[in-house]
Amino acid sequence: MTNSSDSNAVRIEVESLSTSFMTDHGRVQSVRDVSFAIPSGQTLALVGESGSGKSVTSLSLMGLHARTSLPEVGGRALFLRRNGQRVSLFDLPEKEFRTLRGNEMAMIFQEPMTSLNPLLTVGEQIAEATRLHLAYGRKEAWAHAQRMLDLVEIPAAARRVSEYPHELSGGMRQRVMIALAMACSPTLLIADEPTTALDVTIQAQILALIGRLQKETGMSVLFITHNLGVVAQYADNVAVMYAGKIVEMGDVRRVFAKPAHPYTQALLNCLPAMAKKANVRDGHGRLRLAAIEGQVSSPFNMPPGCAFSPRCPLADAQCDAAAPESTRLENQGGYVRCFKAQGVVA
Ligand SMILES: Nc1ncnc2c1ncn2[C@@H]1O[C@H](COP(=O)(O)OP(=O)(O)OP(=O)(O)O)[C@@H](O)[C@H]1O
Repeated sequence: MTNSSDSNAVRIEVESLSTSFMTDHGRVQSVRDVSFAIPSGQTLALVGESGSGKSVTSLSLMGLHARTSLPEVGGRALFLRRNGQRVSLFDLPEKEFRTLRGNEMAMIFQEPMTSLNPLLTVGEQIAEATRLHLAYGRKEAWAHAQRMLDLVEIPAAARRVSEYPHELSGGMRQRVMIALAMACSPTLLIADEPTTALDVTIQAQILALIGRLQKETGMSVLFITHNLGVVAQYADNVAVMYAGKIVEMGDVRRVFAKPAHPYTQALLNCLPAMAKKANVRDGHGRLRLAAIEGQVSSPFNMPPGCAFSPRCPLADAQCDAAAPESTRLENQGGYVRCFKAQGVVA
């Protein structure tokens, strides 16, 4: 049994996660063979274009898929509990999974209004969570709610605790959702595009807040974003998803300095800083941001080989014929799924 206070302990280890749903056109495989691990106190960023399977991955780990689309989740997710016990999430009885959720594992979403209850004050919502999970009494729970609002730097917390979500700005609502998620001191926080709906200054404040809370508590973070720009600053490792699979994973600095997969290279070329470095300009002398040509294949019409091959500048007959396995990168850590990548271990 591993001790959860061990700072090198792996908080969550995901092996070959696959998730499919039933749709009007038949069963669709949204996530395939996804594997990663997040050590205690570290952040893994999951990046990729819209529809690549980032949210499905996180909702699968939280056991939060709507039953209506008959989700089927395969593979394994081993979670290290606070008490040092390692549990297999998908094998847990629903009642035990529910105890973990909101307590040791918490999630924040892009749009707080979809997860906050408009009929309860923010204080009541946070207090309810701690009464349920930590068995706090009424008074203790209310005091804790106020403390949590202070912790997420909401000004005039003593007054705000009695306000309803609609009385707060978007940035303040996102802080409330973080307070709610942090109320039971989770050891794993899943943040699914937590700042996308906010303006740039507020985005930076919210990301800094999550970073501060992570330092103070030692929690692990799975940070989902389509914006590679914020990843460099906030994540230790990055996993790049394309069409339901992780196509490249590794240390953030290595991935930014030496992206091995042509898709990662294309994503990085879309960043303004990268465009500056490449110094490609249009006819008016303005920097030209690269855009990745073509579209992601429909999950109903996946090419037989590598899913990226129809858009890949390096693709040849081998890439069209077979899907590459995830292969370890030599001397630099990390993994890539590409026949053409440099430096893979044979
Ligand atoms: N409940 C569902 N039923 C059927 N298909 C689904 C369901 N949820 C997700 N999908 C499909 O799974 C694929 C992956 O979706 P997902 O939401 O994980 O993408 P994403 O990378 O998070 O995109 P975004 O950045 O837009 O949130 C998409 O093709 C989506 O339409």
